[in-house]
Amino acid sequence: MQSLLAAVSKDVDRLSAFYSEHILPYLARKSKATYIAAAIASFVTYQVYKMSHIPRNLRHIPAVPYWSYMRSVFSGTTQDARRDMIYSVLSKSPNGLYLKPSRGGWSVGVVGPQALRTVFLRKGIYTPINCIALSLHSNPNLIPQDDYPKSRALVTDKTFLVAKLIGGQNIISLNGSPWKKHRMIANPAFHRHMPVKLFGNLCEMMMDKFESESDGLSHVNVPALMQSNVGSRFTLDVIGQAGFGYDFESLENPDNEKVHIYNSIMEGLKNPLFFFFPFLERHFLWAFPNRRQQHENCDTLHQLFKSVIDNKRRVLVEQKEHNEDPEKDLLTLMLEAGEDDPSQALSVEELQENLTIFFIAGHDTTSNALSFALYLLAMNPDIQEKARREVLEVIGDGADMVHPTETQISQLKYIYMIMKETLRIHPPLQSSQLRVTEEDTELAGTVIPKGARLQADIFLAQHNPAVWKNPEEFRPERFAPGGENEENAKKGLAWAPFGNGARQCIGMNFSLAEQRVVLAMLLRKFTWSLPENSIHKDHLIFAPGMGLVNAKDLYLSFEKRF
Ligand code: HEM
Repeated sequence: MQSLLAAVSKDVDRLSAFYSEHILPYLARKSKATYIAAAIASFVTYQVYKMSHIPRNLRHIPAVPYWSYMRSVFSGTTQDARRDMIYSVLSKSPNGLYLKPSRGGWSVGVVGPQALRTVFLRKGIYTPINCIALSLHSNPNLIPQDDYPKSRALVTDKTFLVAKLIGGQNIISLNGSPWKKHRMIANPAFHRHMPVKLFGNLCEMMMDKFESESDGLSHVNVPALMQSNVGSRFTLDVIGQAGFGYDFESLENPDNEKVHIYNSIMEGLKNPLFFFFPFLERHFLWAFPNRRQQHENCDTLHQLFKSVIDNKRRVLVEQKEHNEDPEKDLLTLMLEAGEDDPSQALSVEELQENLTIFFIAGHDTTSNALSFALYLLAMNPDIQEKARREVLEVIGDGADMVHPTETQISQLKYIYMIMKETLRIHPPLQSSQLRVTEEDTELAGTVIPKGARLQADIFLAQHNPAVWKNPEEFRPERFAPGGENEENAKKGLAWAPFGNGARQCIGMNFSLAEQRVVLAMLLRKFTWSLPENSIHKDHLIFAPGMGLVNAKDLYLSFEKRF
């Protein structure tokens, strides 16, 4: 993350250097170029002003102070540090709505449980002020639209890195019936037996690598197992093999070019400069060589996915020739869509975009979740021991390597509670994708004008002291039957690490099964703790950046049980 901070400050330095080297001299010379430089300067100033300025129709919603918020972002502090600032604003907002600076403007942060449920569920409990919305919904000939569809502004304009990477024709970006088509095609791959054998095999391989790459494990401090290193390589190989029938070989080969390319793009996406001021990327990309390189890396990654698709087509033809009929993985389902009904076929562009989505959504989220669980178990040895007892009861003890079965992982009830509590305290995605209102609406008693952007604040909702008792305390029992979580469900939506409603994470069960296998295998083989000198002694410290959160330099000390 140091490199991200360095990149941001390099970009800011570059901008100010550019201003003083090119713009100021021109201003002094009063030539034709003077006017161009002045125009650029005014344009940049105007854009920043526009972004800091709260639109008139949103001013009734309490807002975080723009400059303090931005100072906090650019000084490298994390969401944790901004939490107090936001909760102080939320104290003036009984329904848990507030305004925050967001990509290229302001958006409404949704924290309150009632409002959160409304935003995620297709038909909310709010009343559309404009009755056109109601009449549309009651007309059976019209396809029901999401009340809060995803904002497409950022995924369709490919001058932005995020749009270039993700695109607008895929399961995560589309709305309405085009989205439904993609979801229906992918659904069967996630609603059947989970590939626990594959999880077990790769987890064993990961543990071997973990040992060999860290010179043995006894009392050795090693980088957080799951994060950005071996764990991320493990989850990447899982999604490659389970989803696409393709081996990225990232466990085998850590210096894999694909992994480097991917990491460089992810670093680019976390850069707050381009996140908050997208006009820089649209109009001044030429001034940021690092960013241009990330755009080029995106093209390389897409080429890789095209070759994965071509390879799969070849394999499918061969299988047909040999009358083989193996279980269809996600990519096979996407390639075969439309065989009976051509209107359901996916274009090459759609295929490649979906592959990118599953590649991104399918691995770092899970490896970070596992990393956070390992940290919380290191901090709470009694809970770790209780979890281990459950594993040993279900799978048995011994020095041999055992891969849990699907039935066994379904019996790991306490581990399941630990995972849910981990995802409450440290949701890998701190907020949802942006939504946009298509009509004037009322959300939990607040008027939201047409065109406003909203974002479910998953992290804040799951730490809301008005909803959760001692929210910073790690207590898996909250998720026991009849526990606090069930009580909270009566208030609305209080736990949503995977979102909710029709757009809920399609990979939720896949990820939860994967996490259960890994935790069970690790608990059986190791005990672990936080090293004496850890920076995370009081609480987990996050690396700065937008979107997907990573713990900063997290090391854990593992010891073999046998
Ligand atoms: C701990 C792991 C994971 C977390 C915390 C997570 C979180 C989320 C969240 C919060 C959303 C909803 C976003 C929104 O509504 O704005 C989402 C959607 C999605 N996730 Fe996950 N995810 C995880 C794992 C996975 C995996 C393993 C896959 C695929 C293999 C996946 C694929 C997707 C897809 C395709 C969507 C979009 C679904 C749609 O719009 O229909 N995710 N995820």
